Formats: sequence, C-alpha cells, structure tokens
Amino acid sequence: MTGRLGIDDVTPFVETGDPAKAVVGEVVPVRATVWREGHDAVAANVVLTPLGTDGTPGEPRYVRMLPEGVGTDRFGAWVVPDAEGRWTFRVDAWSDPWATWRSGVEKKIAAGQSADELANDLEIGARLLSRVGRRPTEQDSRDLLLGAANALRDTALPLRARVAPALFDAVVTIMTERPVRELITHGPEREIHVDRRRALYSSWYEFFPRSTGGRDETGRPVHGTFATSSKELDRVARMGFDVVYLPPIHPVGTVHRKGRNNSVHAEPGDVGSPWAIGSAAGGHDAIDPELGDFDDFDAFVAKAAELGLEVALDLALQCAPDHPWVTEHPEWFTVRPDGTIAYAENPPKRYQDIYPLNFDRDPEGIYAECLRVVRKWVDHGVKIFRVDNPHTKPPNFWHWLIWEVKRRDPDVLFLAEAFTRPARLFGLARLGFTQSYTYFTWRTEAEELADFATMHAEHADECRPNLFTNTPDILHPSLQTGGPAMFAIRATLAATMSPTWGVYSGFELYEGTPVKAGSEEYLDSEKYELRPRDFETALNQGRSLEPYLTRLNEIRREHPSLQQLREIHFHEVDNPQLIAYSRLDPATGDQVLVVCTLDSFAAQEGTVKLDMPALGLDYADLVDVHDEISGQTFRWGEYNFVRLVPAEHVAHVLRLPPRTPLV
Ligand SMILES: O=P(O)(O)O[C@H]1O[C@H](CO)[C@@H](O[C@H]2O[C@H](CO)[C@@H](O)[C@H](O)[C@H]2O)[C@H](O)[C@H]1O
Repeated sequence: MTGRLGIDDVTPFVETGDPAKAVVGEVVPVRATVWREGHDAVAANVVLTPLGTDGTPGEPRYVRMLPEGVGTDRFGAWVVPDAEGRWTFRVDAWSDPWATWRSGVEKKIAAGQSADELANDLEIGARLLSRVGRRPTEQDSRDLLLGAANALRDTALPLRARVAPALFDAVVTIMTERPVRELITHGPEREIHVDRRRALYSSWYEFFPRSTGGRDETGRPVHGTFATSSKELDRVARMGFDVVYLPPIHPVGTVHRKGRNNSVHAEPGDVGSPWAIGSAAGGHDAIDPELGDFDDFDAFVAKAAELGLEVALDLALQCAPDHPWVTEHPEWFTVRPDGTIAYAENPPKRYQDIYPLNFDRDPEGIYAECLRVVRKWVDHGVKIFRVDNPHTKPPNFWHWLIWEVKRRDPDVLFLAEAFTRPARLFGLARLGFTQSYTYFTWRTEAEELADFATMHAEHADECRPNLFTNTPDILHPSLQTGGPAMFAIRATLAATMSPTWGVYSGFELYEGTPVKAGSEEYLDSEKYELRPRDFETALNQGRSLEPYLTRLNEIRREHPSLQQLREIHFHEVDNPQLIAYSRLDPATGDQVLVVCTLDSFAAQEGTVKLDMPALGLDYADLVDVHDEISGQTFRWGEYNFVRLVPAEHVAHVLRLPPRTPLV
C-alpha cells in the first residue's frame, strides 16, 4: 500500500502475518520510517486499539512518535498494552506545517533575512496559530496563541520580537502536541497478541513426580505419587520458582519399554521413559496409576496454586506401541512395507519405545483428538504446556492447535522444546508458541553469549527464550567438569539474561556425571529410573545451590529490569573470561548491571568499561552500585576494576541508580 506519505519498515512486524508478542504491561517499542517528498516536516502517532473477544475495536489510544536520529527518517514510540487479548496498532503520519514553518523561519532569521523578505512566512505562521487558537478545545490557550499570531503581524515590532512569542515553549508545546495535520496517511494495521505476564517472566523448575517417593528400609527407591510430589512443591516454592514443570504423567508403555541408562531392554521393575506414553491403562488423557488418580492430580494442582506455583505439563504427541491410539486408529501411523511401524527418531537419537504420529493421515481425526486432550488438562487447571519435539510435527498443526486452544482459553501458554535450527526455532515461535527453549545451554564464551542475548532481544516481538541451565537430555560438558562454581555461573547467566529461565532437578545438587565420556546424557538418568534425592541433607551440609538459586529468584522479583527481554546492553571488558551486561526496564527506570566470570576455577580480573550513555550517565559520573549477591556497595565510574574469585562469588549483580522512566 502506498499512501500520500511514506510509512515504511514498521515494527513490530512478524513476516508470516501472525501477531507480534507482548504481555500485559510490557513496554513495546513501535518504530517506522516516515517520509515525504521535498523538505517539509512530517510527524507521526501510533494508534493502539484493544479488540474485544468478538473482534470489536475498543477505544483507541494515540502515542506520539519521536524522531530517532537526524537524517534517519526513523520515528519511534513506546506503547504499553494493559489488558490480555488482541490489539491492533497502526502508524499514522502527517505533514506538519507548523514544524516546517518554525524550522524555515529560524533558519532564515539566522541567515539574516529581513522582515520584508519574511512577510509571507510571518503571515503563514500567524494563520497557523490562529487556526489552532480558534479550536473550541483550545479555549484556555486562545489568548496565548492569538497573541503570538498578532505579534507576527505587528509591523511596528522588530523582526525578532515579532517572532519570539510564536517560539515560546508553551506555544511550541501546544503546536507540537495538538498539531495542524495535513496529508494524514494511515499505515498498515498490525496485530499484537497480549498474553498474561507469565508468558514473559517466569522461573521454571522441572522434576519427575515419580522420583519423590523416597526409599524403603532396604534403601530401594519407592515410586512417588502426587501426594509425595506435593511435599516437593514447598521446597520449589521456597526457592522462588513459579512454574513447576512435570515430564509426562501418563501411563508408561510396556512394549519395547526402555531400561536403565537408555537400554533397549527393560528389566523387571524398570519404570521406562515417561515420554513412551500409553499402555492398557490409557493414553494422553490418562494418569499413570502409580502416581495417583485425577483427584490426586487436582489436589496437587491446587496445592501448587496455594504456593503461587503453576503446573506445566508435557505435551508429547507420540505413542508407545501399546497406546490405545495404535489399535483404535492404526491409520494415524505410517506402516512400512513389512507391516511394522517405524519408531521415532531425532537423529542421532533413537526412540525405540515410541511411534510417531503421521499428521498427514487423517489430519482431522488427529487434530480433534489432540485438541480434546489439551482441553481435558486445561479443565484440570493446567494452563501451561511444554511441547515435546514440536519441530517434528507439521507447522500448520501447531498454528491451528495453539490458536484453537487460545480461542476458548486465552490464558494457555505453550513452551516449544525445539533445540533446532534458527529457522525452525523462530518459525515455531511466530506461529504461536509462547516461549522457546534455546541454544543457551551450548553458549559458553563471552562473545557468543552476547550475540545470543542480543539476537533474542532483537526478536522479542516474535520469540521469548526460556533459558534452561540443564534438562534431563542436556548435561552440558561445562557442568560435567566445571565443579560447583560452574553451576552458579550458568544459573546466574540464565536468571539474568532472560526474563524466563529454568532448572531441572538435581542441578542444585551439582549432579554432573555423564553416562559416558563425550555424552550429554546423565549417568543413571531419571528418564529411565526412579531417582530420589536428599535435598535436605545436602542443604544442611552446605552442599546445595538452593540458597543461591533462591537469591537469584529474589533478585529477579525485586528488579523489573530482569523481567523484560528487550533491553540488554553489553559493556566492554578487557578479559574474555568476564562478561558484563546491563538490563533496563523502560517503565520504571530500574537498571541492573551483571558482571560474571566464565571461569569456575581460577580468579579472573579485568577492567569493565561502562558505556555510560547507555546507562543514562555522563562520562565523568561516579555512582554507588550495590551488589545484590554480596551486599557490598562500590563506587563505579566509566572504568572499573573487577576481580571475581569463583570459590567466593561468581558474579556481581549490581543495582544501579534508577533512570528517569522512559515512558
Ligand atoms: O528429541 P529431544 O532431544 O528434543 O528430546 C525430547 O523428546 C524425546 C522423545 O520424546 C525424549 O526422549 C526420551 O523419551 C523417549 C521416548 O520414551 C526415549 O526413547 C528417550 O530415550 C528419552 O530420552 C526427551 O526426553 C525429550 O526431552
């Protein structure tokens, strides 16, 4: 669409045409290139409109855009949607005769032109001021504006005195804020989907309910239940997490069940992988009888809610060979020429205990069943799903499912477990996934961490990263060899680089033994056996990271700058083993500066050179910065010496003096 004025490169923009992402209260930058022919001034507004559930537009809000840099023609504004649901926004631009007049007259006077030469300009200015002054809505300012117009016409006055009243601050403010608008042009209308706040800011803790049963008198692990898991919730809540994510809780398949350490042969008593969903006891809409029944599950969800925790369930759309779907709907699976069904794979990983669904066979049937399953859990209070392997299912299926679920239950959130190529990561995010697992686990160097975080800040309109430190599938080599300090380092980075982060149980106990050299799989992985843990003894004996995780979550709660994704700025350090970045919340001006070591053994020191303008400071400023980890206060300026000894502290998380809010 080409309008009278050019309105180009409007952001947020999601190229698939899907809505951009935001949460309630999030400060969203809107930017556009606004231009016209010739030299006349242009100006622009954002028109932000909430839509009712039936799509009816509500009351629009107008936010003035400001020029972003001389000669760039870029304009920007911050908008803050304050309710969940669909919103539209549009950039409206216009030609601004007052700004054109003002800049022309100022230049001509500076160039020494006379009142006679400026006669037409003075009259044009007077007409503009009179036009605004006569508006019924400007009654209170009428005398000011008409007085300025009269002065412009008063040939008895010297030129500068004629012009001065028109340039009074009060006059300029009126003429800028309530301008004369000509050639008004509407830009394209775009949509923003506004989720509840937890979509952006959340702290996840993953644990297997079946591992919470403790041990019997002989020391053998006892299968946990929802009742024993409820006790675990207290500890998780004390650490300050707010989402508790459970791997699949459905009946585990018995056919081709996996044994310990990913063996393809299960021994009697082996519990199998919970991702091998389905047996004679039921499928995706059933609960593993060993964990309890629906009443037990409901009680678990209720207890979590009492503690301020929300339960996230795994949504793994695949079947053990004895899943009811396999016999009830053989058409949903790909049968090979020899009559067998191929097991699932995520090369090089082989999942010999599950069959993948073939979504291209009877899509209507599969879609309807998946929707039914999701809604069943929603009706039991589950509003967050961690979706297993979404990149192995068709994109249009996810698009359909997510928006169909949200149509009835708009507060349902989906986390995409897609450790995959950027195209698929962002592709899945664009089509509706609320959050995405990321490459964070594999980003360990300062430069690649900075690139990673900057990339995600730039993609904040379409993708929200969830930075897990570890998962049951990913025990990164750095955790295998880095010792306890490396766990603290990874937690610090995850908790402060992104508003959403997570840990998988055992992290606080520094579990780091791989199944074999070169593998990222845990030894005696909980994926295939019960793994009761004695968190209490470890805590009492000072062998636990729990206190540090708790402090990190507290700091995140105290600092709005750590609850947003868009504002992150990296600062120079002369030692690549140290990384420094600041976060800013534009709404409150809250600022935090993190300096973290990447070396978990040796002390590292260096000079952090702060980008002072990026912190709202002058180069010569000295400010008190308070370390939220150690409790110390330092006086910092542009150059600052830092020494981090990992056995003591792996990071400074520094509270900076707040800035003037930007919105
Ligand atoms: O393929 P990913 O690395 O993304 O991992 C996810 O999906 C896997 C398949 O659901 C899942 O793998 C686990 O369950 C399988 C099925 O029971 C089993 O064969 C695998 O050995 C086991 O690791 C993985 O945990 C999940 O995160």
